[in-house]
Amino acid sequence: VFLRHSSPSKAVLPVYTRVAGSVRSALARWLRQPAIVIRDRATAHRLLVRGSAGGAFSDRPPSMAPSAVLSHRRFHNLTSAPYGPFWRVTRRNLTSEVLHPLRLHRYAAARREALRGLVSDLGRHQCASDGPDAGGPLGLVLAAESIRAAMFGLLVAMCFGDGVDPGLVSAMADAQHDLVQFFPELRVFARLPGVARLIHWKRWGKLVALRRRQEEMYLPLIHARRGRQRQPGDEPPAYVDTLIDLRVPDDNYNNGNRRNNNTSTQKRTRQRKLTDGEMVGMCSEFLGAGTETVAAALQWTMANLVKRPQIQDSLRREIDAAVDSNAEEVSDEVLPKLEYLNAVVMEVLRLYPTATLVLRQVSKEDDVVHNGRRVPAGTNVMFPLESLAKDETAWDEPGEFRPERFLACEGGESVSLEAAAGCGGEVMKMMPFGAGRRVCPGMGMAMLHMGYYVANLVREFEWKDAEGEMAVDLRPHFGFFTVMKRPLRARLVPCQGRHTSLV
Ligand code: HEM
Repeated sequence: VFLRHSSPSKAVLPVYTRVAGSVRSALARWLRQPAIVIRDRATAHRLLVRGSAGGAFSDRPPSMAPSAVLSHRRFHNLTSAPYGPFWRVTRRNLTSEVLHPLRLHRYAAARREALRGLVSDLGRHQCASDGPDAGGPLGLVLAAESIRAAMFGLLVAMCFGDGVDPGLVSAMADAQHDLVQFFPELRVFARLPGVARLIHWKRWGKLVALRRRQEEMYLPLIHARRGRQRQPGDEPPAYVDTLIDLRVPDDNYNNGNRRNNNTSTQKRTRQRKLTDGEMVGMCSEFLGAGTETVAAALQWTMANLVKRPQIQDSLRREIDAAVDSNAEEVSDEVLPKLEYLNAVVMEVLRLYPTATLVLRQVSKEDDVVHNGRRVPAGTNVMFPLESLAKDETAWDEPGEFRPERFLACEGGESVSLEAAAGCGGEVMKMMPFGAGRRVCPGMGMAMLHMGYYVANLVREFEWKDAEGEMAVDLRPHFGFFTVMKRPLRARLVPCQGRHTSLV
């Protein structure tokens, strides 16, 4: 900054330019991290799940996630935590409690409540746009906002329990959305965070204010849960309850003891409770990861069904054949029988992966070999999910939307997402939820939520396209998440004989 803004005399200008140039390029070299990009799924499978890295390829580059930045790299959530004891304990807590596939049925009432809200919201907007003063095209509804609000409300119930005030839920949704929109600007804090805080002090101030807003909303809810008497057979545990009970390794104490080389205490690791900062970071992660991704994937699904009415009709026929016409909803138990629904969801996840990139950083312990050469520690490795999904060695006509490719009865293949998690020894054909030890722990819940809401939304309404400028546009916007460039709008026509006991 000094070199650029001072005004040296003409005599020293050439020397100044050379010095400034070499300082700049030395800085750039130091700041630039070596990086490689992997675009084929066989290499991705080998590096992330088995092969040369032995599945231990488990660290991400220094995170720019708000929790990591704000905690001065003390990592207040699991996405940004380095592979190690804290990550292991917090991840096990999430996967063995709230997200465990066999425990997800406990939140069926919350899912149904969110569905009721969503259907009545869509119905209300559809009626309003049909009204005499509406002025807009007939029945055209901005579905994107209703879907996002419903998903957020559901995740709040799973995180903090029932009964959070609806006004507070909507303020929390706004705050979360503002934070996610702000993610790309946090890139500057990934390296040299101390210096970056001084240079980008306005951004830093905004980030601190956003987190303070979250703390003001989350902490009273957390404290209320802490003070509550829990009874066996109560409502299902909220995520916060599991965090309140959790004990994590106390690294400050344990590392200190190890340094003192005290053999009697070496084996003893002290445990501690989570701090308020960590609790807020983890709740924010749960709400953000569980809402933005699923809401985006639901929009991609409904948008493709709008553009492909035959696929939508086939799906509705499959659902109507499996569900009694008087049933209030397509329930969780019916979903595994709906093969075509599963094929549609899989095709959306393949062709429109909502996470843009999977990132890893080679750590010292990893012995990574790529194309016969060792990859040095510190190298960033990127797996762009969109290119992996279009790998021609895995799929015929990979750019086409064809759910039938997942139907065994149509000569399609049974593709398991579990291969990416390292189970079953199968070939990994797609990895929309990432792969290896850091694979998304919310995969089971995301698949359940997608199946449940797509099935019910197709059963309640016919989803039709608008004309002209308002027509559904399938172009993506690549940001932190890959979302629809223009949020989903569609004409909704209530299905014959429904409308419904849900509303
Ligand atoms: C369609 C929905 C979803 C998609 C496409 C998705 C995708 C991903 C991807 C690609 C990763 C990175 C994995 C890797 O690095 O290998 C990830 C990580 C993560 N996801 Fe998801 N996700 C979804 C839903 C959810 C849900 C519902 C939750 C929980 C409420 C969740 C929580 C997380 C967490 C905590 C991580 C970090 C895991 C770790 O670092 O160990 N996700 N997700």
